[in-house]
Amino acid sequence: MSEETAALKAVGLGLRYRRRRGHVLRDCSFRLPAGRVCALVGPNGAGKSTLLSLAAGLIRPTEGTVHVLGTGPAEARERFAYVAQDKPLPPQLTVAGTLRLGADLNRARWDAAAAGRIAYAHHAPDGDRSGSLDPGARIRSLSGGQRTRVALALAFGKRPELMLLDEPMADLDPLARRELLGALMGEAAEHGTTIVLSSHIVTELDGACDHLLLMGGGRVRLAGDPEELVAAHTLLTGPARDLTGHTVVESRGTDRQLTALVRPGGPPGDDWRTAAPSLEEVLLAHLRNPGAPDLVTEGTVNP
Ligand SMILES: Nc1ncnc2c1ncn2[C@@H]1O[C@H](COP(=O)(O)OP(=O)(O)OP(=O)(O)O)[C@@H](O)[C@H]1O
Repeated sequence: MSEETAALKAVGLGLRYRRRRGHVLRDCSFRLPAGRVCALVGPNGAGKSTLLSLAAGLIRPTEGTVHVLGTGPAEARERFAYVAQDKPLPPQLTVAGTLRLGADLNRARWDAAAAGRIAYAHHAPDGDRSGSLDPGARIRSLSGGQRTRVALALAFGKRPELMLLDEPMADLDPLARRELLGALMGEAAEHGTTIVLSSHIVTELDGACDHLLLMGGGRVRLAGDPEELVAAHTLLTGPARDLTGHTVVESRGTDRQLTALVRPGGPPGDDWRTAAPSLEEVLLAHLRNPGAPDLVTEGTVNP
């Protein structure tokens, strides 16, 4: 698949559950180019898991479409791996047995070495083997983090073109999180795998991801390259109150002093001190201000 092809594309994607008032997702349009590591962030209930379930073909949209690797989720099934938040695994199988099952189900493309690296290579401090996986251990006896490791090993072993990972880091310790991020980035760089991972730990993703989707209230609020998204914003501080001409994401202050995060519509003028915001500042300002205009880059809905 060429770099230009979208690994994941949504056009006017919407979902509402029959017994629920209002949309869980509405009018989501974005395009994720192949080979990117994409952080899917947003507050609880924003719609991150729903978006990943739609992409994995577990639920069908009520409006719009989602394209996976240039086709529908069902047609692309063999080519992507999806790791759900609750990581369902057969409780009675051993770790080694689970990986054997993964190999049997994916004979054509199973990468035992990649699966083994994720499952068994744990770089804990000397002498501490508590996070290491015993190949003979039953799944039901594993801790949450160890289970995550097995689920991710299955995903890596499948050697997919696209990985959809729903909060893969939530129950991993900080060392294991760092290891996983390293492995994901290595995977993307070496094999051109596209990775979408949802997470609440925004600061840890900064630098690890080259694409970002911020969801809020069932909408895609920000989408694109994180550096470009940050560069589109400026922090203004000054006594002036007139922000005409700028797209204001957030403004706070007193009668005398105002601080605003804006998308500048031109040079800010001498009254303002300007500063570059951090990625976290941009994300938090959008989350605090649901009415702020969305910004979606990367050729929104083109193939
Ligand atoms: N089966 C369902 N029936 C009705 N509503 C649902 C169902 N599944 C999810 N929702 C609702 O959809 C909204 C989005 O949920 P979703 O799990 O996608 O959010 P999320 O961003 O992944 O949240 P979190 O960060 O807490 O995991 C929530 O308001 C949730 O209550």
